[in-house]
Amino acid sequence: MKRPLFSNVLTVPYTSYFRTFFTLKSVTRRSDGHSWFSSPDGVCFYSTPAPAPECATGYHGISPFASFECSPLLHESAKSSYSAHKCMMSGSETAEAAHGNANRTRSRSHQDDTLLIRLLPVSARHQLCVHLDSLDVWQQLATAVKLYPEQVEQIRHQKDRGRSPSNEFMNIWGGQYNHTVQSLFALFKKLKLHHAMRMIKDYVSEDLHKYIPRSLPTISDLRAPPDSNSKIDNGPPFPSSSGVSNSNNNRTTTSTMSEEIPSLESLGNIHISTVQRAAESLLKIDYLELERATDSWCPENRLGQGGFGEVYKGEWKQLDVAIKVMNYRSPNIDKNQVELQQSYNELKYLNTIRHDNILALYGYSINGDKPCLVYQLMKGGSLENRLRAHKSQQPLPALTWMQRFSICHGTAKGIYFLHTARNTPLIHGDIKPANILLDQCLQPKIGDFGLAREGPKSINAVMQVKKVFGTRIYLPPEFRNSKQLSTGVDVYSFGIVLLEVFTGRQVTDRLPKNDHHQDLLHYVKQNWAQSQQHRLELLDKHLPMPLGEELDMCLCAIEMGLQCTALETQDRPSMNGVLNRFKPFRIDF
Ligand SMILES: Nc1ncnc2c1ncn2[C@@H]1O[C@H](COP(=O)(O)OP(=O)(O)OP(=O)(O)O)[C@@H](O)[C@H]1O
Repeated sequence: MKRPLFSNVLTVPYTSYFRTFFTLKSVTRRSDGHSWFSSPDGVCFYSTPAPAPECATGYHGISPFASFECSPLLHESAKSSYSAHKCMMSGSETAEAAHGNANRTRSRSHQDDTLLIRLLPVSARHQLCVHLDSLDVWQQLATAVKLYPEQVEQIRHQKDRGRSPSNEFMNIWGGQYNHTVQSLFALFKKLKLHHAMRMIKDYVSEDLHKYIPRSLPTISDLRAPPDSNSKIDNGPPFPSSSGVSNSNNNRTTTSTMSEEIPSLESLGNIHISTVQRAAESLLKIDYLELERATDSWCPENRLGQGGFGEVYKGEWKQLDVAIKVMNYRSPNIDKNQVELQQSYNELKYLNTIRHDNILALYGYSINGDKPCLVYQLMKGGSLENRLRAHKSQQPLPALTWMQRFSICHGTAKGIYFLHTARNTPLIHGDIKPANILLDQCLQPKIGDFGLAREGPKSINAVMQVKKVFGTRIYLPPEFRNSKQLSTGVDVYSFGIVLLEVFTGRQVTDRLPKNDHHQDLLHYVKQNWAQSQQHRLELLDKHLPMPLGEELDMCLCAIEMGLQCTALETQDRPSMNGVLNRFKPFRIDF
């Protein structure tokens, strides 16, 4: 048989290769008798003049680089599809072994091998797109198959219009070029999109299922492909879990603003490898140890329920810990993704920032039923719960004025650290009493870094973001309405916390029209402006009226609350300003 004309040619048994993996799409016979054809997957094959492909049983040259009979797109996608295929075949399965499997595979799932992407059931395609969109990997997909720039633009345009970029990618790659679900599967494998592989596994040959990793995705599974040097898009964080679900939150007024879930790789201007490094330096804990620590997740050890999972207390290595169990296997894909993204944010930031007033993250576990994050146990619960504890069925004494001041002071120090510790300020984005946790000595620690993100380069600068995130009632107007992000967002939220803590009232946005009495900000402003007597009226009635220096301290806290919640960002103090104002007061309890 005449050998192919190209040096870079792989030869495999024609029958095994095609029957197992591909159905021929087109054949182009050249005048010299050589044939070129491509699989629907875009792999280009080269055939010598005889025998004809239809009846060939011998060896044929297969050249992923033999492209000039195909469009450049097909050529390029051929390269990636071919290398993905080669990668699948490597090691465990040679071409000859594949040959042995050919008939079995063909008879069992021939249908699966050839299903075109455009024929995927609507619901499966929809779910897949939701998943891929949440990862924001359309550019990686487009790059991997080398779409034309105008096609990339077309996808971007659809995205800008609020449409699914992944769907548009599939319209182009799957629609115009007739690619199969199997080639999509190979593409996902190449990009290490293992969950996406799982989502379409029912539409590819069972023999390919072995390429899906059995375990839950690991940190490295979710990272960008090694050859990707794409910088992370500086998109917004995803919505606060507290806004997605308030299952254990007795506040009826909390709501979050968000428009869509951004990319796994878009949580701040940090390359995904940074996240991976953060996770790698963190302790990886065996799931069985956590099971033991919590008496097999005994209900008595359950501390509460957050938006994306339950929190248990446990004793692990003689250490009191709180374990957040992620509902990774929830059928809701969106929620899974948000949850994973939140975990990554926590890994990324909590693992790199050490401060007395920032919650300590000890480690994580991903080798069990569900991913877990392991934190320092905060025996005093959240400030949110503590502020209401005197009203609960098993009441605790109300927090004293000094305790309240000390908690706010510690929280201010934590926020100040976030804003100033690194070259670029870190904005927490969800400062509220539910995210301020207290240890047994009532020392506060800021938790829930799910929405944290890097802000503008300097502490005073403002940056325009695409989407708003956080808990609406704690967000300042310039962020809510004009998407202007700055450290002033945290300052404003902290101001609301101060007002809540010292008035004992909850901020609310569910007010009857024209009823300003319950609007915390309005109520405080009005009273503050009237007289000293009205100012005293503002203080929480559950406690005896403070006297002397303690009274000054309480009034100072309310005054700072009002300054921090100034409508204009530039009128708000920095966290340093807040701390300086608090300095004269001795914390002593
Ligand atoms: N490190 C911890 N120590 C003690 N209790 C904790 C700890 N972390 C969380 N909790 C408690 O577990 C419960 C759930 O916490 P989680 O952070 O999951 O949710 P949340 O912040 O209340 O809500 P969301 O996640 O929706 O913002 C809360 O009641 C919280 O007080």
